[in-house]
Amino acid sequence: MRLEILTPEEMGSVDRKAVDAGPLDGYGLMQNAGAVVAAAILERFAEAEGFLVLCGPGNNGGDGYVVARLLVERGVQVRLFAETEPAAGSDAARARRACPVEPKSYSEFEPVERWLVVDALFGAGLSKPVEGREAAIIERVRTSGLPVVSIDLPSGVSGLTGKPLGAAFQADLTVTFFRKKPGHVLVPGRQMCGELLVADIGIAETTLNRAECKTWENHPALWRAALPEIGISAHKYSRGHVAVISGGATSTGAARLAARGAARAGAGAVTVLSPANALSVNAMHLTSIMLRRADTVEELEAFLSDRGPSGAVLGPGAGTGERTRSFARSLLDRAGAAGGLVFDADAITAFRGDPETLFAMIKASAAQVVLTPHEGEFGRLFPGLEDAPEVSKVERTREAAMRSGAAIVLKGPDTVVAAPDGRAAINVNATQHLATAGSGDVLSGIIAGLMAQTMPAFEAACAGIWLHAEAGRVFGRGLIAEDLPEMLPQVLQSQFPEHVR
Ligand SMILES: NC(=O)C1=CN([C@@H]2O[C@H](COP(=O)(O)OP(=O)(O)OC[C@H]3O[C@@H](n4cnc5c(N)ncnc54)[C@H](OP(=O)(O)O)[C@@H]3O)[C@@H](O)[C@H]2O)[C@H](O)CC1
Ligand SMILES: [K+]
Repeated sequence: MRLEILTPEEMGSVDRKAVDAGPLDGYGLMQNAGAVVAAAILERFAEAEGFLVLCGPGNNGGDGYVVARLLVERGVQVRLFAETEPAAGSDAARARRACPVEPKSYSEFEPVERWLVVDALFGAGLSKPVEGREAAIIERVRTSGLPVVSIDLPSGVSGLTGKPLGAAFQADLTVTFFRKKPGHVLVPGRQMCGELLVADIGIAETTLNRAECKTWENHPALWRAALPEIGISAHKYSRGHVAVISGGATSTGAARLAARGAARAGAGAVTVLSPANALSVNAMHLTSIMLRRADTVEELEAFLSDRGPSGAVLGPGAGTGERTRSFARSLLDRAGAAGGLVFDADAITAFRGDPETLFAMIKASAAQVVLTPHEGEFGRLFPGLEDAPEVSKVERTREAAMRSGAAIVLKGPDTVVAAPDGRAAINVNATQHLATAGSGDVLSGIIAGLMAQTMPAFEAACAGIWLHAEAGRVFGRGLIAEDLPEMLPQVLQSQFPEHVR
């Protein structure tokens, strides 16, 4: 599977390496790019009665001239609109000369019913907000309702961030080349692409140095090999033991959701550590999951010494006060070399005034740590890395992982997972039904459940995100958080049959 995601800059360097290696030069790649786009258009939009091709000044426009020529050669009607001549001597200028259709200016653009728009204004080279005449034409196309096929990217969408820079097309189909770019998978770019086709244009696979790739689309192929195997001689503790810290009497549900997630993710034993005032409410709702009192650090540490859990979840419903901070310190201090810790929700917010202390403890700890913030929590822990129009979610998450020493799961419709060593994965199987109370608590339990079975932090986070999203996707409408753990057996058994021996 081709899961690598290349920034526009990385793609440019692959492009140059491909041209250096030959046999295709830049013009040859452009011919192939135009050919795959024209073929995709003719296959998917056979009923279109004509084509309005919009060409920008760079090589994206160059691809557009090739598409226009190939469509004319197929005997269909084509009108072409361009405002700026490509730079003299460029591949785009050569493609422009080879195109038999004389361009009209943008001001002459008129939508035609049952025709299709080919968007070749800007691709990887988008360098500033789309305004003025290009923005006007994008608006005219939008109001016309005509279908749009975008070459490489919907013009106006940044290939790096997936965010629109000024006006941008909403495409029905986007054809990109060789590999996806972050802008195709991060939102809102992902939705603005419409259907996405990744086409081969003759760049050899060997052009890509896979060892240098640090960003992938999250998919089981990325972590399947690291999924825990259950041997026939397994016993409950050898399958991993997860401790989940519960909040007080009126906020215990979150811990139980996390506990259930950990158990369904395969941990052989799960213990909820509860304040004394919440023991009876927890006891009433737990059956296979164990329960133990822990109001104080001493009680927590006694449990850690007695039972040596291999994973823990701190944060869901835990409160943002000193108990949570001191439990975090203790877990980081006492966790054995194989310990996997997930700090979520309140365990993140509890350190908002002093994130550097948390990061220093994480870096000094033998534990593997995963932090699972949503955007609000992320902002509290990583000042200066908040969302901004020209910044990529991948780079923000990567920077946060390096700063903190933990694997970071920055949640959202395009959850990004990053490791301190620079690896990052963008998740794409989420569903809107996951936006429900308690969903994040289950996720933290699933990740801890996988880490407790010795799955490394980055892989466990990627697997946890994917399984959680898949459970939500399969369940669909009407989902509440309690349903997520209960969907995991079906997802695991259908996707990973070899792991249920
Ligand atoms: N292997 C491949 O992926 C191949 C890709 N091809 C195609 O090439 C483009 C990238 O081409 P490039 O020339 O680098 O860039 P663009 O065509 O996207 O745009 C650059 C020109 O557009 C101007 N620009 C950028 N943003 C704006 C804006 N908002 N308003 C007005 N003008 C804008 C930019 O101007 P500068 O001032 O920044 O210089 C340039 O003039 C890639 O996307 C593919 O479609 C190859 O054809 C085949 C191989
Ligand atoms: K485009």
